[in-house]
Amino acid sequence: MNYHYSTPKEEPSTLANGRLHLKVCGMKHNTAEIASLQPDYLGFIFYDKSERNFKGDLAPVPHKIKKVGVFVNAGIQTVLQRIEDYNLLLVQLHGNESPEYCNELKSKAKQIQIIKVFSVKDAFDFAVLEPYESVCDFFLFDTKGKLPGGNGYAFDWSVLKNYPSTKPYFLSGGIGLEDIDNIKEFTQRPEAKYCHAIDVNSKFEIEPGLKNTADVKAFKELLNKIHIQ
Ligand SMILES: O=C(O)c1ccccc1N[C@@H]1O[C@H](COP(=O)(O)O)[C@@H](O)[C@H]1O
Repeated sequence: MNYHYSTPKEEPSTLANGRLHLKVCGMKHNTAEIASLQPDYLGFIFYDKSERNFKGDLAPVPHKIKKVGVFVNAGIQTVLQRIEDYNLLLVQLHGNESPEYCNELKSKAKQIQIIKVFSVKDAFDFAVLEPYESVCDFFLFDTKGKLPGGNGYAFDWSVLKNYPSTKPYFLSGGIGLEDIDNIKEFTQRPEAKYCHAIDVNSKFEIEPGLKNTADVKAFKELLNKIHIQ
């Protein structure tokens, strides 16, 4: 690596503890059905250019499932309003939000956990993570594509072999049921140590925002069988 990045010394308390968590994102039409499968996180997209943009009333979600709001360069006031409207516990920042933005959000919504998204193509300069170390709780690695998110295809996860941080991260980008063996293989690698959760979205859809319940169920069962070191 040709940059300086001082690895934080503290081990985070949010590591996967032997299993990978599951986040099902882009919920819109069948939230209650997917909630009954008890994923760890359910994600709702608040971005009006997305086909999965969430509006209106939200079906009751058991407290155990953490609700994540996904935003793309939204104003802080808008984010705060959605946190209040939908009792969000985490926000996923999927645009070019700066460390200062994250800091301001943290100071105004102290209980909220922040997931900062980074889009990966063939290579990735991990130095960009450093200013976010102290202002967010998780990183999320998604595939760089035409859209800010929901592009539906994976990046080369071996890029993460240079992961210099101890911050837990979500692995995302076009992950489908057919990737379960790849995930299993990934968990054998040292870079998987800080992988907290697998994030799925468009590969589990019948149409945008309508998830395929049988596929999510099958994926969750297979994911639960993967034990990480
Ligand atoms: O899905 C969307 O429409 C979307 C729009 C704007 C920001 C993020 C969005 N989705 C997020 O993208 C990743 C990867 O999705 P996929 O598996 O490639 O479909 C996921 O975190 C979604 O939350």
